[in-house]
Amino acid sequence: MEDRIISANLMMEDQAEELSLRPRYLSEYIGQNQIKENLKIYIEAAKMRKEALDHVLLYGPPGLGKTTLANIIANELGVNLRTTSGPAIERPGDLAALLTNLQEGDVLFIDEIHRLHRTVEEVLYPAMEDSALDIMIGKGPSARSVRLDLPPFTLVGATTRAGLLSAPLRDRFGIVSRLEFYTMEELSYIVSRGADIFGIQIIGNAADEIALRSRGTPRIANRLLKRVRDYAQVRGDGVITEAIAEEALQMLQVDPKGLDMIDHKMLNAMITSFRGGPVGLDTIAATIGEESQTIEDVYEPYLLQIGYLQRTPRGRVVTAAAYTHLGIPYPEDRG
Ligand SMILES: Nc1ncnc2c1ncn2[C@@H]1O[C@H](COP(=O)(O)OP(=O)(O)OP(=O)(O)O)[C@@H](O)[C@H]1O
Ligand SMILES: [Mg+2]
Repeated sequence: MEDRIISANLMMEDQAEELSLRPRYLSEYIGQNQIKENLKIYIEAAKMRKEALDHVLLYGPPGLGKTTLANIIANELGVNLRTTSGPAIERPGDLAALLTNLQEGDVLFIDEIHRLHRTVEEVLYPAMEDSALDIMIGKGPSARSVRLDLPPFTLVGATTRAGLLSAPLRDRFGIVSRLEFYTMEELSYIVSRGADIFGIQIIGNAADEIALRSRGTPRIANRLLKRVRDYAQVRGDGVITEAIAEEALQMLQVDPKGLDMIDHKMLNAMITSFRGGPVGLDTIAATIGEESQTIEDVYEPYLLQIGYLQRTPRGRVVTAAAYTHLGIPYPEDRG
């Protein structure tokens, strides 16, 4: 899975470019208009009152811009950003150390917040609610709890799996935003912006060709752009034309809907072995030799989004649209 060109997950090769391509202010952040509009108001209000912004939870599939938004929030507020992640905070003391080092109004960004240890999570509750830290002093019968005041701060949590968040944690976020897949137009704009930053020319409908295959995901759009850029340099004169883009994308085995070999394998297996479903997630996973979790988090969201898969109580079903896309006749008895 890791070397899928259309994997939405962050890969080694993305890291350098993520820095240069990553928008730093709301005005550079394309799409997610509702979220942007809300944040703009909340941020401005917090600045006017000279208060910390309310805690923000960002959730949605990988590569849609959660980390980017966390950085933008700190930039727009004009405060420091401290970044950590759920699994990186091993003990309550680690979190206490992070919290006591914050300055007034700072943003603490916890990525993969659904993976926080329970004991660590409990330290967060009073911190989020009352800007306070409860620490235990001593052991046994003489142990007592002491409350320390923290500077007001903003917690930004990000997760691809909001469903795994405990209710008490979720309830402590005042602003909860779900990131959506991007439209074709937005992705095309992101591709053009990326080309600008790389200093390469992209002409005709080439940006649209790349956008079409990006699975609604900026990270994939940027990655495809880089591969097409390489192709344009070696096979052309560096300019990304529509023809160059098409050839390069074909070579990468990404079809015009952004599906790759693994999507094809999965849909084909469901059609040939299970008459298109319904079929359980674990069965699909076993059939194509992938983990259920990976299918659920990485492959499936986009297929559901474009209406190629449907979730039913009895399992996943391949839709007529997917049959059409694959060029397989839809069984007549399925209506
Ligand atoms: N709205 C946007 N406009 C332009 N580029 C964007 C936007 N959102 C994301 N990107 C680009 O996509 C890349 C991936 O975004 P980001 O790392 O924020 O995703 P993420 O949601 O945090 O993913 P993950 O779940 O894997 O942590 C960024 O480096 C940036 O270049
Ligand atoms: Mg991220």
